[in-house]
Amino acid sequence: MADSTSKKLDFQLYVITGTNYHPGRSMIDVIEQALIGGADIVQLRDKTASKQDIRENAHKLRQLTRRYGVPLIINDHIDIALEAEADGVHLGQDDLSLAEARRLLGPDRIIGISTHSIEQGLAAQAGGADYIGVGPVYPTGTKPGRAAVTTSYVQEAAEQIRIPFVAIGGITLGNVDTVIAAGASRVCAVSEIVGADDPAAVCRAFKARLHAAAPQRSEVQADDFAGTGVIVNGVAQRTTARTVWELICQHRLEDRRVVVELDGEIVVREEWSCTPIHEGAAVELVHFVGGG
Ligand SMILES: Cc1ncc(COP(=O)(O)OP(=O)(O)O)c(N)n1
Ligand SMILES: Cc1nc(C(=O)O)sc1CCOP(=O)(O)O
Ligand SMILES: [Mg+2]
Repeated sequence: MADSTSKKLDFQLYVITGTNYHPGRSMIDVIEQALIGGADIVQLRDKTASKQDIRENAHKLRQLTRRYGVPLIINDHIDIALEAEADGVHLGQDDLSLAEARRLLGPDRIIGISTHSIEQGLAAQAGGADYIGVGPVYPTGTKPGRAAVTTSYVQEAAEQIRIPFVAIGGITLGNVDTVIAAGASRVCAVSEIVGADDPAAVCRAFKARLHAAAPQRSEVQADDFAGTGVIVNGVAQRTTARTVWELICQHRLEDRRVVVELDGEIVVREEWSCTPIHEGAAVELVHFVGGG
């Protein structure tokens, strides 16, 4: 079955596969780098591969995303999503209808819908979408020929949409602050992440920007989740952080030199994003002030 907690849709950074952007590197390695950097949700999107190859990649990504406790969404193919036990599907305006997709997938799986105007966004929300894509915010080579909706639609979505919405299309580290300023608290990227030499570093940078804009999101998240009881540097507290990396972000230490000890064991930086925070965890966050 799909992972039971996935419907919480507690994400800030959404990464989509794009194998044409990383010739010579395996899709699984690149996406694992994105997960190490803090990507919160992964979509398998492949518009050119055979259905059999997409199916095989879906199974591989299912194993990988499970290891990181991150939801997996399949673009376009409901049958593959069901077979690979993905958490949901993403559908566009010209794909299968939302109503039919819901009938096939049932109430528990995630359905995301692409929207390109506030009318489409409100319709998807009324139709029972779990999240919507808002884009393309900027022109993008990943979806050539599609007119940009600009940050005006991001602003409208922030004002009127009550389900999670994710800004997508041409989003880079160079413009993400503008997208966030327009009202996005979730962003999605393909080329900027999977085409990077260091996808983990790019994801970390995206997460730092998203967190800086909305730190309260990580501190007070789902209404039904009071947080995990932990002891940080000797102080008992509750945290919504699911991983060491999220805890570091909540303590605003993402740009600092930090050594992390969890239950007496050092956690190396490469493992921060995939090391879960458990109830009763004793965490020491030692950061170095100044040079030398
Ligand atoms: C998160 C997200 N938003 C939008 C899309 C685009 O979906 P669609 O319009 O169906 O186009 P294709 O991706 O199928 O080319 C998406 N995949 N994900
Ligand atoms: C797949 C997709 N859908 C979009 C939409 O607006 O519906 S924009 C897009 C491509 C996003 O890729 P990049 O981050 O490389 O621009
Ligand atoms: Mg589609």
